Amino acid sequence: MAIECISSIQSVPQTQKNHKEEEEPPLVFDASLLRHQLHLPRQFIWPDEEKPCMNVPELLVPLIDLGGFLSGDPIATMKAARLVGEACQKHGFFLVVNHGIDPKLISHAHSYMDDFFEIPLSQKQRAQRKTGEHCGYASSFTGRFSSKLPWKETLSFQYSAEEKSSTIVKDYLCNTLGQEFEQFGKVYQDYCDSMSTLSLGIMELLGMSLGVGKVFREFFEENSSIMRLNYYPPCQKPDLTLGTGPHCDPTSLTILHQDQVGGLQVFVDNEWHSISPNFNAFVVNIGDTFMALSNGRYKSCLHRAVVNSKTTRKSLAFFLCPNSDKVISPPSELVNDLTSRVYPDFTWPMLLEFTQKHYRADMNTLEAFTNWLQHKRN
Ligand SMILES: C=C1C[C@]23C[C@H]1CC[C@H]2[C@]1(C)CCC[C@@](C)(C(=O)O)[C@H]1[C@@H]3C(=O)O
Ligand SMILES: O=C(O)CCC(=O)C(=O)O
Ligand SMILES: [Fe+2]
Repeated sequence: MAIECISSIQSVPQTQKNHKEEEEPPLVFDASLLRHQLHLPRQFIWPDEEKPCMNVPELLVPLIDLGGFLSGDPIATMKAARLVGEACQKHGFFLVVNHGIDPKLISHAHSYMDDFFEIPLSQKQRAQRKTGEHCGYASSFTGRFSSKLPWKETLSFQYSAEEKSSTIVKDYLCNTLGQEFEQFGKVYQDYCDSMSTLSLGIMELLGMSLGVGKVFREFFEENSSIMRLNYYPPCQKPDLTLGTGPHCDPTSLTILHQDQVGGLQVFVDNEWHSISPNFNAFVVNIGDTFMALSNGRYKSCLHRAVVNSKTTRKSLAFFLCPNSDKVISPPSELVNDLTSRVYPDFTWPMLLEFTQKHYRADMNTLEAFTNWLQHKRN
């Protein structure tokens, strides 16, 4: 990423940068060039307390076999629900195998990422993310943040499980990138359909683990989710920057497939741990919205992504989100005299707008959002 238009670098608080109020033009970085420059631009250098440590211990995450559950075996289902619940009581991360997703589809989804991220920047910018919106192409979120820029490019798009929106992903990608991306669009449409199905199964297990049956599965039946392709080019100084900064996902559930390079780190027991790549497994974690739905019983987990100097790393992240009209409010079984309401009612579009226009999602997003809501209501 070469800086094509350098502007004076302002250190601004990590809220969203609003160019309308500021004179400077947005920075543009080209991933194919910056990696060859000797020094990193200051915007990419993270504060000492957030710089990555590379040799972290591996987190031994339970591999939860979904085969029995998906074939309707009641004993295997109870075991899977118990393991999911135990993982969520600990740190909110778990791995699922025998998930029923075609490995060829996973391989295609990974290889098609190269077809997009390796085209010239000017072509990628056909899908340029607009200020305040979450869909589209973003390179290091230049123009959005002024410091602590992540060393990554992303392409994000909306998914809907509603029957009437059954080609929303393919249509968006083809209409935005051109008809030559039709196969590209089909692969990610199929991939998102598979992710939605898997998410509902996991939501069923989460509901069982909390003693509320299928209420969460039904809540997300017609989900309106976000698919994100994360592309982390090699970096000449990987110990000075981050691919994705420390955060809890503001969404409900994340199903992530990482390639074989490695770089996902999770903060558990006051220490960063790595989650080793496993092609046959999806990494699953709950997000802030599910933490609110569970009335705080399960916690969303702090995690980040580090980069390396040798090879590009890719990850596919499906962020399960409820339909826009759903109110985030825990089932009555999870609210009682001992555990009164922890978070106020809200809708996902409200929290999404907060992260896109007012606050850079980190480890305190839900608390900041709650304060922001109360401030607005007073
Ligand atoms: C709703 C979302 C906002 C982010 C993408 C999804 C879920 C994760 C969020 C994010 C990855 C958390 C770290 C900061 C962020 C800006 C990023 O590095 O991409 C976040 C995403 C976003 O706001 O675009
Ligand atoms: O790329 C990864 O491994 C993690 C990315 C992530 O946490 C995210 O996109 O929310
Ligand atoms: Fe994340």
